[in-house]
Amino acid sequence: MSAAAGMMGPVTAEAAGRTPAELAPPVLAIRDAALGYGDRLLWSGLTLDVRPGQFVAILGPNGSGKTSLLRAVLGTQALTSGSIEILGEPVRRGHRSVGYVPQQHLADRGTPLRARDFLALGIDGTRFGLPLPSRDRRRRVDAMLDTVDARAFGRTRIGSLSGGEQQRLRIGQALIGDSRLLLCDEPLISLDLHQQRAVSDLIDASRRDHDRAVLMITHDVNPVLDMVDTVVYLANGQALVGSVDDVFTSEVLSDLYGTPVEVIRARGRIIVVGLPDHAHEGHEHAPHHDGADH
Ligand SMILES: Nc1ncnc2c1ncn2[C@@H]1O[C@H](COP(=O)(O)OP(=O)(O)OP(=O)(O)O)[C@@H](O)[C@H]1O
Repeated sequence: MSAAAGMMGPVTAEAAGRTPAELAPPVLAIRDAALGYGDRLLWSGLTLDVRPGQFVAILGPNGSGKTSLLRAVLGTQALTSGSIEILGEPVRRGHRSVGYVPQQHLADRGTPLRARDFLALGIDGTRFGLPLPSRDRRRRVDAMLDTVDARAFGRTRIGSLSGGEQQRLRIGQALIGDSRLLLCDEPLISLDLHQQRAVSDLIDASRRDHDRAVLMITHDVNPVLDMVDTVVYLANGQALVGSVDDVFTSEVLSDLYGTPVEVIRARGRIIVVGLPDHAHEGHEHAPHHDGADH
């Protein structure tokens, strides 16, 4: 199979022998999409269906257009060509069925918002119409504080919380609404291993228990290997779509990068060796012979 030949196309639920729930119409349908800025094309040829409960990992080197893809799905960035539909409607900004966990950045230390008020913004903060009655609202916030293990700091100002604590709240804010599609931009970055596990388990539970579809940009596929249905790999102007086994082969990645790349599987992990210098971001990679990581 050739990466240059384009792509493995949308992985259909039927082909993967999925359950009836997963045979539902796609939450997200991307058709022959391309995205660039001015004369610079970041990627093209992206066609993807994402159904309820499916988990899609977006990978690729720095600057390959991963965040731009999420922005296109959020409706804040226009495609150069192609189309995106969410629940059968053309994408638009502020869709209430879309939850978003932005790239991690620490809240200002002086931010006066308390953790529980930050979570509550996910319920009605950006919505029109009547807010939920305050008792229901309080109940939902309490339940989400428990889910993200944040009850102990519910009344603390978010600016004085650690990066990991803030990240759990960000995910709680995205999960507390009724979203059908969750977009996460590197939610595991700068978290310790224990927190990485906790955050990925939370996201996994939300798709299993609530049939949410998840699109996650991740720096390394390994922490989410057991959740991923589909990989979108952006590199060299191309958009490769397939299962982990389809995409992570020496042949496919060598073809994509136009240079020999070796994919090694060791102790259940995927290690990519020989990536071009500019493309190291996005993978666990083997150490140099001098022992240093490249
Ligand atoms: N609004 C914009 N106008 C022009 N160029 C942009 C704009 N937004 C992003 N870019 C450029 O497009 C390229 C892709 O950016 P993007 O943030 O989508 O990449 P990425 O794959 O998410 O990168 P990283 O892994 O570093 O987060 C970058 O070179 C970036 O500078």
